[in-house]
Amino acid sequence: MHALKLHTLTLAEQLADLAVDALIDEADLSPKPALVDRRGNGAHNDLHLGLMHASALSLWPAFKEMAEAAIELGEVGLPLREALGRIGREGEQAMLITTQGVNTHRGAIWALGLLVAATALDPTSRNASAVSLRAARLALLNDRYAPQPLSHGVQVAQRYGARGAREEAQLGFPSVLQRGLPQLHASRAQQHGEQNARLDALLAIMTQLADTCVLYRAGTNGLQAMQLGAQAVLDAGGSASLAGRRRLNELDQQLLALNASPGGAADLLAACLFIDRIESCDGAF
Ligand SMILES: CC(C)(COP(=O)(O)OP(=O)(O)OC[C@H]1O[C@@H](n2cnc3c(N)ncnc32)[C@H](O[C@H]2O[C@H](COP(=O)(O)OP(=O)(O)OP(=O)(O)O)[C@@H](O)[C@H]2O)[C@@H]1O)[C@@H](O)C(=O)NCCC(=O)NCCS
Ligand SMILES: Nc1ncnc2[nH]cnc12
Repeated sequence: MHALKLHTLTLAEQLADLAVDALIDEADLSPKPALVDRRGNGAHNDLHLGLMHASALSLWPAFKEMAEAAIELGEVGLPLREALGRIGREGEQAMLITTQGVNTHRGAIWALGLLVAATALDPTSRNASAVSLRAARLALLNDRYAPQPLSHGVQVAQRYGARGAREEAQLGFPSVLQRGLPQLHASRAQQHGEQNARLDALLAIMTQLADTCVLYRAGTNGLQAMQLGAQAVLDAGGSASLAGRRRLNELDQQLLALNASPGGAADLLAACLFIDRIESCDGAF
């Protein structure tokens, strides 16, 4: 008889699995306002759900390598920050090859990459605030090899003073810790169902976020529509209520009319789902 050979996943492989799962769960969640989901392409003409899935899967090796770098280097410091920058840029290239040049997950590589590395640094200390504090300390370090492209985020920073993804990470992901996660837990506690709880978490993130994707495409009017509209859904009872669903549909229509896609909020929902999983596992991930 042949012995069955089981491959036990390494910590780095488990963390890469969780990061990719979080991206796939975010993409599949429906109905998200103006974002790609199971219903369609939202405000995007170059994206679709299959591409979001393929993009998420293409990032698995990068997340695994980021976790391995954290395990090997063992502490928050410039060597790890610069290793993450290099691996992140390679991950972006893999993503762009998979999507034929469409930016699907740039912000997610940044947020989840930092969180994966922060978890790998000390998997015994995995509550949301400890992990995001380590991620913030990494984000505060200056990667000497980072190119300085005139990204949409940089253009929005020049135009409106919003600092976007970089600042969100440097502050320890306040949109996730103070908005998304508490709402996810509250909606679950009210038995709203997992999909509605996740939608509510996304909306809670949208109520406060300076999403540079929305600002770039639709300016401050778009950002205000996103923030107020998301708050209106939650005030009406959230995604599980009939009144909340009506408001959610209105928000979807309004953002589509403005061509405003909250891609930054979507990435932060993935970060929120990742932290939620990390926190809720007591043994191996
Ligand atoms: C530090 C970086 C995050 C670079 O930041 P920067 O702001 O300079 O660059 P952007 O290219 O604008 O990317 C930032 C992406 O972050 C998401 N985001 C936006 N606002 C926020 C926010 N307030 N908080 C957190 N995250 C936010 C967002 O990603 C999503 O949107 C993407 C689509 O955006 P865009 O390309 O603008 O797309 P479209 O509008 O559709 O384009 P058009 O069709 O109109 O042409 C999508 O990918 C989502 O992911 C922002 O895009 C960091 O990326 C960096 O320095 N990277 C270098 C490598 C590195 O160091 N990596 C570290 C690994 S840990
Ligand atoms: N579901 C989604 N739709 C559009 N852009 C995104 N960026 C990250 N997730 C996204």
